[in-house]
Amino acid sequence: MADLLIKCMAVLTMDSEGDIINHGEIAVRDNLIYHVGPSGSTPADFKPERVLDYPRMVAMPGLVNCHTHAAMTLFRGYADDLPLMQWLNDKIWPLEALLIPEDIFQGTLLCCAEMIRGGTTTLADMYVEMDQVARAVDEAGLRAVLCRGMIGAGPDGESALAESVEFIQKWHCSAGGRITTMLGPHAPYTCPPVYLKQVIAAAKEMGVGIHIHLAETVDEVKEISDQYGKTPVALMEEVGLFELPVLAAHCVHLSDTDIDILARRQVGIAHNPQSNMKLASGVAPVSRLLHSGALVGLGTDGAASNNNVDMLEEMRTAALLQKLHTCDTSVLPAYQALHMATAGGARALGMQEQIGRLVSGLKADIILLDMHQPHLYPLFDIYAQIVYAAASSDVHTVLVDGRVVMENRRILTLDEDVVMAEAQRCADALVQRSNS
Ligand SMILES: N[C@@H](CCSC[C@H]1O[C@@H](n2cnc3c(=O)[nH]cnc32)[C@H](O)[C@@H]1O)C(=O)O
Ligand SMILES: [Zn+2]
Repeated sequence: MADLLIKCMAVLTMDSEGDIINHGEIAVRDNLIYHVGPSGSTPADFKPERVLDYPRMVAMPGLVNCHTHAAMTLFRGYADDLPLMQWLNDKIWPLEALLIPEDIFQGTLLCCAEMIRGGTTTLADMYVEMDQVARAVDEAGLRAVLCRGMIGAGPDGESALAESVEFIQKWHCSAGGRITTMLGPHAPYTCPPVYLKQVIAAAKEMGVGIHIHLAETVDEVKEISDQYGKTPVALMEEVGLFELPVLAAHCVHLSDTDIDILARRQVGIAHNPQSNMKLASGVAPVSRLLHSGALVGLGTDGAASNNNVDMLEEMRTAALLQKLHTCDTSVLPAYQALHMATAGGARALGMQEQIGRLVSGLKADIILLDMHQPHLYPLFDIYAQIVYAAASSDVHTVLVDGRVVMENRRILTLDEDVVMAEAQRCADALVQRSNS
């Protein structure tokens, strides 16, 4: 890949709060960040083949979406305003049973297009037909941590695990390293301890982590407590799940002991405020988790419970919701919210040495935000401006793994018109199948 130099108004490295480089530049060599510093500081032997000279833009790390079901963009607006178990049992799962591989591929491509437009460069996805998801992610040029979601209770548990193992063998560290994999037991209420123990053994053998939904609703906590006499988090601790790197989505309903366990075990937590609000699941104790030293990243969850995958919006929601919920304006200030969507998310995925910050040696996953717009003037505090005022449509240019995947709001890896038309076609045919 060509050596590239990005020159901009400011670089937010997200390495620390004070690390804003005004009139900064980033040298990109192959898929890595070669140098970051003030204008003119790049070593003279670096001869870029291209210079992206954008004096009105801010460069920052690509956003990390820690919990998605990408292909669920196909269900956007199909079933709204229902509680979680009713939404899953009556609407989503019956429709998912009719999905064909082509639907998953097209739905994921649609999601990838939306993500690129919104500045997301990495997603942690749990779904089915993961070969299709991986193909789509590869084609879009994004980075992803993928797992096949497994429902362990019932007849399909064994085959789901076998499929997962096959998927990991085929795709782990593929697409030039952009795709890695995990095992994805869906949740404590769909995966009993005996099944989780099998999953844990397989994960240890293959050297991969676990992605799970955890402590999402009051109903889940009640069901698990009635059945096992402990909280979902305590049950996972007892089963041995946290001996592995774990990415736990939601973590809304937690006891003080649960918070201690999650922090001590350095579990990656994917906070999904909009999904939690829309499904009326509750408010995750994010500021308490962060205080305890827990690793919290941000996610959108699927587009059927959000209903978009807009990480800038999610960031703002996260900050506002914590303030409202705790009646404390000081919690989750702008920098911390932005950190959760970048470096913090990378840490939650165990990828802090690869992505999430703009420092030399890390992967060149970089976004440029166009600050020259009425809603972004005047400029006092860049973090506050991005978290509280910016929109995903301000994302101008996106690099993933050193490759420009969007420039001047044109996606270079996908034909968006075709992607949208195919998604509509698949969604229409799917709903037709469900009605016949
Ligand atoms: N149903 C799949 C396995 C799970 S994939 C991930 C699952 O999570 C579901 N899902 C999406 N959002 C949520 C959520 O917020 N909580 C729990 N499950 C969810 C989603 O619909 C999908 O079924 C099978 O056939 O084997
Ligand atoms: Zn989910």
